[in-house]
Amino acid sequence: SYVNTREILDKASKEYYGVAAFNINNLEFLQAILAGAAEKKSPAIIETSEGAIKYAGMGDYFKGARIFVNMVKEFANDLDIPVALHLDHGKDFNIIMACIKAGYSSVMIDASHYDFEDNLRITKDVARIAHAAGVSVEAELGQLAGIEDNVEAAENVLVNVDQAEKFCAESEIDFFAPAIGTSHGAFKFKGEAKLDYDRLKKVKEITGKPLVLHGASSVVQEYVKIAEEHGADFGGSKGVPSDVLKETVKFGINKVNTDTDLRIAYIAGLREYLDNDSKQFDPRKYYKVAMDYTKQVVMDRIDILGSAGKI
Ligand SMILES: O=C(COP(=O)(O)O)NO
Ligand SMILES: [Ca+2]
Ligand code: NA
Ligand SMILES: [Zn+2]
Repeated sequence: SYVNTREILDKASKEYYGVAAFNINNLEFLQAILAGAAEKKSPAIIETSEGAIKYAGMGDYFKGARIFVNMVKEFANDLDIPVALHLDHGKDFNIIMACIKAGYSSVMIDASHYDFEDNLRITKDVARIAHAAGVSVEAELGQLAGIEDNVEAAENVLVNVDQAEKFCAESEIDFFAPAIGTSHGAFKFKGEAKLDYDRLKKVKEITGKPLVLHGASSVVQEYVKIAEEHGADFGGSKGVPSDVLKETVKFGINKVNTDTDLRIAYIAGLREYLDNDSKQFDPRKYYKVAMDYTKQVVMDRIDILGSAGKI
């Protein structure tokens, strides 16, 4: 069934498990994610960036938002697991409004690159409008190094715990993303993967909100290797190890944003297939291994985060 994201995350927060939020840009990733979540009897959060919405709508983001809502609802209505659709890293007010209008379950207003007061003001505005339409809201404090869709952050800015208390109390958001040392993409750490668990524990205690971990992909080396055996160059790639991920769930992370892991599994399967079958030109065939590997990563993430059977 198609549900509000808050429903999935309030339960996860109460029972201290994680639910992956998987990014999609097309039909094939959606099919692989829902197949894996259904097999694991796990809730599923599907999320799209602003770029994905423009991509699907060929520049028309109202159309793109409706395409994703209709695709997800078509599948969700026939599934026994709860499925939500979320706007990831919403920055453009027009796109946030388009998603609310189209029927997204939730939207992220990411104003974390503004100063605290502006972030709080913008977030309160979006929360008021989203809640009037029954849509739940995510917001962020702190910054992840690297590129966030269309905003370049120089280096990591970890969440300030006192600011988090005021932000969550006054903004009326439903779930909250504290930056604790991760970054987006496949090259997250130079050395050891170190996250600020102490800050995370404090934020959980003080806010009591479902929490979101951005930049949470593990960059699974099994698939990096397959991709590299077939021509990819992902040298130096490093993600959040699964034992570190489990620690963050133990300390209160509930929504675990996963984009890069699916991209690597998919390209590994696609490269492997194309190297092995020079005669194939049916996309339903040459995407098959890519979708199987992506489904496998989805199921492995669900096992690591503990959301299997939580429906
Ligand atoms: O935070 C993410 C995804 O992060 P990854 O690049 O680690 O998959 N989306 O908002
Ligand atoms: Ca941000
Ligand atoms: Na998000
Ligand atoms: Zn993110």
